[in-house]
Order: sequence, then C-alpha cells, then structure tokens
Amino acid sequence: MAKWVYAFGGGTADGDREDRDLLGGKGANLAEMATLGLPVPPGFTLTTAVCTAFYDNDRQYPDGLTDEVEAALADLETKVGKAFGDPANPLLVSVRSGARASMPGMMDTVLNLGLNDETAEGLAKLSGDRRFALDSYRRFITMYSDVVLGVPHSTFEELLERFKEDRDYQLDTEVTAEDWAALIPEYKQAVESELGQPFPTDPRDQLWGAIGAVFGSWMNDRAITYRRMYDIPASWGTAVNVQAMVFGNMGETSATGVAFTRDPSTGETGRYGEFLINAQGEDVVAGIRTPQCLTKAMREKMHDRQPSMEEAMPEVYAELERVFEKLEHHYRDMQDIEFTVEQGRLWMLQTRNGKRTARAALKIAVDMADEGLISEEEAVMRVDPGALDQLLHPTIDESYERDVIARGLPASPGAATGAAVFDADEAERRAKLGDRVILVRVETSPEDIHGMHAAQAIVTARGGMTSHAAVVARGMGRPCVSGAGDIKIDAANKRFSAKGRTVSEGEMITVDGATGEVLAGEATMIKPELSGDFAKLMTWADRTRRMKVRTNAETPADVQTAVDFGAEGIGLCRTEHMFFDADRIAAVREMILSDSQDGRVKALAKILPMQREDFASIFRIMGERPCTIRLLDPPLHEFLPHEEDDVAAVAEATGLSATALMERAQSLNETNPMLGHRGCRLGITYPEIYEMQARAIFEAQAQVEKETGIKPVAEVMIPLVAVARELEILKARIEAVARDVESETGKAPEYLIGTMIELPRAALRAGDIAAHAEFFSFGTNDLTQTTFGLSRDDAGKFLAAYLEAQIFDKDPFVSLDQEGVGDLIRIGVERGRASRSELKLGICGEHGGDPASIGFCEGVGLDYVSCSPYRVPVARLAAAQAALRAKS
Ligand SMILES: Nc1ncnc2c1ncn2[C@@H]1O[C@H](COP(=O)(O)O)[C@@H](O)[C@H]1O
Ligand SMILES: C=C(OP(=O)(O)O)C(=O)O
Ligand SMILES: O=P(O)(O)OP(=O)(O)O
Ligand SMILES: [Mg+2]
Repeated sequence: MAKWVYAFGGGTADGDREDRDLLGGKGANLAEMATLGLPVPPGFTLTTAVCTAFYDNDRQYPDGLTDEVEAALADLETKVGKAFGDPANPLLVSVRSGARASMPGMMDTVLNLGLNDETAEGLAKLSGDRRFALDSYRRFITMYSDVVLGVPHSTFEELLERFKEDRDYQLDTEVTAEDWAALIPEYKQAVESELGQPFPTDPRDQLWGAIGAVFGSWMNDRAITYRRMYDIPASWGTAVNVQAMVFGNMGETSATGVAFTRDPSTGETGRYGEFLINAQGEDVVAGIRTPQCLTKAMREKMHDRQPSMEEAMPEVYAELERVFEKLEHHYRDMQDIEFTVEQGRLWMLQTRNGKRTARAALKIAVDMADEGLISEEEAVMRVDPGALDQLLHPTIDESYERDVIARGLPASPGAATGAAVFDADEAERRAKLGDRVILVRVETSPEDIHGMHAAQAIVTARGGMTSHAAVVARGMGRPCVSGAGDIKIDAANKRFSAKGRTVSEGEMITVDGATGEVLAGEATMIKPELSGDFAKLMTWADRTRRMKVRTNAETPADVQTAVDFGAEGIGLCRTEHMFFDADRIAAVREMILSDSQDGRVKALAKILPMQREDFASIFRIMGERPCTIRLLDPPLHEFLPHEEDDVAAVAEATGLSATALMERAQSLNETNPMLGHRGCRLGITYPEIYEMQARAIFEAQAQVEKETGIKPVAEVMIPLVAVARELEILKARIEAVARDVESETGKAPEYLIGTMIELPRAALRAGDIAAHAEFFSFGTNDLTQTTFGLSRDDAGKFLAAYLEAQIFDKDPFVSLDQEGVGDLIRIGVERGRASRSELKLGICGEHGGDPASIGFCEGVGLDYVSCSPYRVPVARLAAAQAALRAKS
C-alpha cells in the first residue's frame, strides 16, 4: 500500500534529503534537519504522489489519505502537547507548498491555521499576549481568504488602511489588541459579503481547504510560467507540508528571517541575510517591511542604522551561526535558510541550496573546492553553463559620468539600460517588439514574473535583498535594484519621480545592480574581466572535457574575442558575410549578374585580393589552430540588387544596360531560395566562385606562413552536399587550385576538405560522402529546417503556439531535437566513421552553444562543438560537464 504521509520532527523523520522527489525539497530538507537534531517544528508531508493522484483523478484525493492525515495530526498533537481546534490549548499549523525543484514564492502557503474566535481567545490566554493572538488571527484570515477562498489581500489592506487613517496611525505596530478585535469582525464580514458564506471556523475544514489550495497552486499561472522557464515538468507535482506554527510575532524577543550562508550576489564568504523583529516569515519574503541586516559586517557595508541581528540578539545569532556551519558542511553547498525566533528560541523552517547569481555560483564553487569541501570536478558541475552568460555581460564604464536619479539596494549585479515601463504586461509587449525595457514597480509580486523575464533589469521602490524581486532577478541573471525608496511611482500616468525629477514611460534609464543605483539615460558599458575564479574554473573544465570548442566567426574582432574566450579553432567561417560588405557587394553583384564565365572571372578577380586579406587576418590571429572556412552558401537570390541605384552601379561596372541587368536579375529570382540555387550547387554551376575562394584561402596561408613562420591549417568546407558526387567533383577542383598555389608560392598548403551535413539525405548517405570528405560538420540550423520542413526564418510566427500546445518542448532551432534531428546525426556519425575511421566530426549550428545539445554531442562522440564567440566559455563548461556525466 502506498504511503501518502511522512512525519518529521522531534529528532526523527520518516524520510530524508534523498526523498526530495517524493517529499519535495522543503519536506525532504525539513526531515533531514530534524534528523540532524536541529530545532525544527514538527509536522508531516503529504507526498508529491498525492498531488499527481489528485490531478490524475479529477482533483480527488487517493483512498486512505484522510486516515493517514488524521493519524499524522494526532501524532503531531502528541509531539507538541497541543490539540488542533482545542480552545484551551490550540495547535496551529502552517500548510506549505514544496516541489522537487525549488520554486521560490511561486506556490502558496497558509500560516496560523486552526484559528477561530474561540481558539484565538485560547491562544491569547495561553500566551498572555492578546495582541499577538489577534495579530495571528487577522493574518490567518487575510492569508486563508486570499489563498484558499480567492478574496484578494487588497480587500483587507484597504480595511486596515482606512482604520489606521481614522486613528492617525502610521505603522501596523501601532494597531492595538482592541483595534484588531474591532477589525477582525470587519474582515470576516468582508469575506461573507464577497462569498455569500461565512469564513470557515472548523479547523479541519480549514486544513483541507488549505491542502486543496496548495495542491491547486501547482497549476497557478506563475507556477506554470516558472516551470516553463526552468524546464520543470508539470508531472512532478508539489508536496504539502503541514507544520506546527512557531511565532516570530510574539513581541520584541521574537523575529523571523532569511539567511544565506554566503553572499548569493557575489559569493563572498560571510553570512548574508535579513530579519524582522516581531514579525512572521511572509513579511520578509514579500518585501512588505524593509528588514534589518543579519550581521554587523553587512549592516556596516549597507550603512544601515538599525542594529543587526548579531547585535540585537547575540545569543540566538550565535546559535544560528552554528546551524549555518553545520548545514553548509552537511549539504556541501551554500544554503538559503528560513528561520524564526520565538521568544528567544531559534526554530529552523527551511533550508535549500541557495539560488545565486552566476558570479556567486562561480566564486562559491571555486572557494569550496579550494576549501576542500568539494572536488574540482564537483566545482565544474556546480556552475550552470547557461548562467555563465551573465558573467560575460557588460558593466558600466567607470569613466562614465553617472547621473544618479535614485538609490536602492544592490539586489542583483550587472548593469543594463532600457526604457522605463511600469507594468509586467507592457514590459513583455515591448520586449516582444525588440525593445530593451526596465521594469519599475513599487514591489514585484510573483504575477510579474513574465515581465521580469522580459525586462533587462528590475527596479523596485520597496523590499529588501531577499524580497521576491531580488531572489527571482538573481535567479534569472537580471540586474536588480530593490527598495529604492526615493522612487514614487505614478502608475496611472505612467511615470515615476525621484528627488524632484520625473521619468516617463519609454524614457531610457540605466540600472546598476552592483551599486544599487538607477541612472538617467544610457550608460556606456565595458566588457567583463575574465580572470581569477573564472579562469580557474575554466582550467578545471578544460582539464575535464574531451570535446574541443571552436567558434563561428569571420571578422577579426569576433575571432579575437573568441580566442580570448578560449576558442580552439574556427568551426565555421561564413564567407558570404565577407561578400555582403558594402565595398564588395558591387563586385559580387557584377559577378552574379554577368551572363558569361569571362564576366564572372573578371568580377571575381576584384574580390580575390579582398578575400585573401580576410583569410590572412584570420590566420594571423588563429596561428596553428584549425580554421574551417565554408565556401559560398546562400542563394544567389540574396545578392540581387533591389534599388535602382544598385542596378545603375552594376550597369556602370559591367557596361550592360539596366534593362538587361533587370532581366537577368529576374531570371535568377527564386520562389524557394533556401532550397534553390545555393551551397555546392553554386560551386557546381559556377566553378570559378569556389576556385576563387579556394585560391584566396591557399594564398593567404602561404602569405601568413611567409610572414610569421607559422603554418595555418585550413579546413575547406563545402555546404549543402546531398550526393557524394557533388563533393567528389568540387574536391577535385579545389585540390587542383591547391596544387597551382603550391607551384606558384613554393608552399604546400595544409588543408582538409570536408562538408557540412545539413540535409537528411547527406546524413543517410554519410558513408558514400565520407569516401570524399575528411571531415563533417553538422549544420544543425539547416538540418533542423530540412528535417522538420520548417522554415527557420518563418517559424517564429507559429512557434509560440507549438510550444504552448506542447507539440515542441523547446524551440528546435535553439535546443537540438535529439530524437529526430539527433537520429540523423547518429546515423551520419555511424555511417561516416564506418566508411572513414579518422573522419573528424563537429557541429556548427547554433546548437553548438546550447548546453543540452552539447551533452548530446558528447554522447554521439563528436570531436568538437562550434558556437558564437560569447558562447565559447559556456560551451567549454558544458562540454566538461557532459564528459563528467558520461563518466559517471
Ligand atoms: N510552521 C511555521 N511557523 C512559523 N513560520 C512559518 C511556518 N511555516 C512557514 N513559516 C513562514 O512562512 C514563510 C513562507 O513559507 P514557505 O512555505 O517557505 O513559503 C517562511 O519564510 C516561514 O518563515
Ligand atoms: C551553421 C549553419 O549554417 P547557416 O546558419 O549559415 O545556414 C547551419 O545550417 O547549421
Ligand atoms: O519551497 P520552495 O523552495 O519552492 O520555495 P518557498 O519557500 O517559497 O515555498
Ligand atoms: Mg520558504
């Protein structure tokens, strides 16, 4: 029989951290902490299997669940010595979500459950603090109504605000016990008016209501968005944790807080966190009050005048410090911890591996390896290659004169510029149109997640470093300034003001998430420094990986950037990019529009010296690293002149009439150019084009060898081969050019000839093709396009609908379709290698920079991946992780 409910607390637990699939991360770690002997309020976990069964059975619970919950509740009552619903000695519980993967703030939690008029009075008597009891009661009504009954939080906020205004109160702390006693009936009345039925008073009804709502929150919009963003399957489900309440709102010796064992923004060692005296956990994470610092060091750094927890509660803080130490050693990773202090007694409410910026992930991984806590290989596995991207992005140039309009907390590092917007939907709308936007909000709620994702950076007027905005922004790598109190947002008129200045929607601002500053205008940015920890981790990754990492680049600047990032070769130099250059396009047009071979040869002679110099400048940078140069690929159609001026320029160069040229252009026009006169088909029909290019490559090699004494290595790549004979013919011609250049220069070029595999037929007939190819490079952009029959230029129009309908899990042009396109690659590799065992194999489609696709490339045994320059470090790390996974 399935077991649906697992207990924890009192030094033991039914499960442990290995059970996170079943108990969710929160439940598994609560169980683990309980067994470690840490002070965890006892409770029990309804497993993720209950959630799955609930959704599979039309929101019905599985048989036996009610009995198991009753038994667990009775056991909990015994453990804490209180009874659920007993006015004389009431047990209150929290009902908390918690999935396998942490989804901070995305699902629901209800605190203080079990309160009604009688138990609230009982709690007042028992605690001797009526204000505390009524404060807990009003919190419960508010939270339960919002989460379970669908009566929004704002209903109660408005009642409270009006009440405070009438009495001239500024803060919630001024509201007395009598005041709460007067307000609570108003709260309940508001619920009854809204729902037509009274607020539930039976604690068991409340419990099942909350359990249902928390399971239901697995399917709320923000949880769905978050799952999509982080690839979390809907089938995982959430667990529900029912836990005895401890109270941080029991006066000045009580508090609640969130802490990280290392700084989640920078990775610096030293505790980092916030706490609030006389408050409950939600107050900190929701950013309702701006909290106090955890440590003295942090307070001094932030110039905060309020005492830190280390200073205000030294004894409890010392105990907390011991817990940090224990947890970090136990989990061997930075921990994100939620705790509550009830009248001087510390209680642990959650621990999880802390979300962190890429910068912090890197520092923590390297530091922990240096401290001997983890191995170098583990450090390599700890950094998400995709997130590394964040480190490669610019920061504000120091010499830039900053026009600071507001200051807040440096909640997530990095800098970005964009147009100010004040609403998440608008941020998303503008971003879709290609605008860079900065989302400016009073505070963010999880409903804003799509807007935060669409924005370049986030600014909030309220909230601390652990507010929702800060945590989510760090996870996404978006710069964030939170708690910028100077900012007054006028949402109705779409503008904000700060220090007497006004910024309207659409005006450009800059956010510096490292300093907490918001600047007017667009700042100048500089490239990041990639030494220190970054270089160290990369060295460890390079030691570990099997596959080489090359780059797709053709301009000297890009090639240099890629080499600086550690590229070990060029995997794709697209020569057509050199053809489109403004001062060459006229000669290219002259070549394609001339109707004779002589005319083409004449035009190509103009291009040859330019191409030679292009290649020479690349070889000078690349030295002995191999350079794959792809001969002309795009359809001639793409080079045709469209404007009258362009036609006139070609007419002048060729001596042909504009009318004759237009007729010729018309005849070259294609209905379906991507499947038309392109790739090797051009080489076959206009041999002089590829001959010129081959000559430019070989002559450039000879020239650079003469200049530097270093022998450049060229890999001449023929695109769009479908039939082995195409390659056979073109290879013979290129070899003839190589021989000519050798006899003219006295230098034998070092080269290979190979092909791209970008058509299904080429993959299927890889055996025949390999008879003529010394290497294959999988052109997975076109191979995806041709395998799906899906235009890569037009798919954007309906891709969103395909992702929405779960026809595609991911955009197949971004992450390789490992089943379909992957099968063709597998076949290509097998048949190619069977025909030529030393065949060199690589990938040069965009997928070469995508970590999941790189994992696939490792699995099929490619020799290298090639990606755009800024992706090179990502690929180095992803290749190392793939190698480690393959080993394990
Ligand atoms: N049992 C509890 N006692 C006191 N405070 C609690 C309890 N359970 C949760 N909390 C606080 O609520 C927030 C949010 O809960 P999540 O379930 O982690 O979302 C948490 O920070 C705790 O401080
Ligand atoms: C790398 C490729 O070439 P391009 O993107 O230039 O078509 C490819 O098709 O995968
Ligand atoms: O359990 P998690 O980590 O998903 O988050 P939260 O604490 O917000 O529930
Ligand atoms: Mg939590």
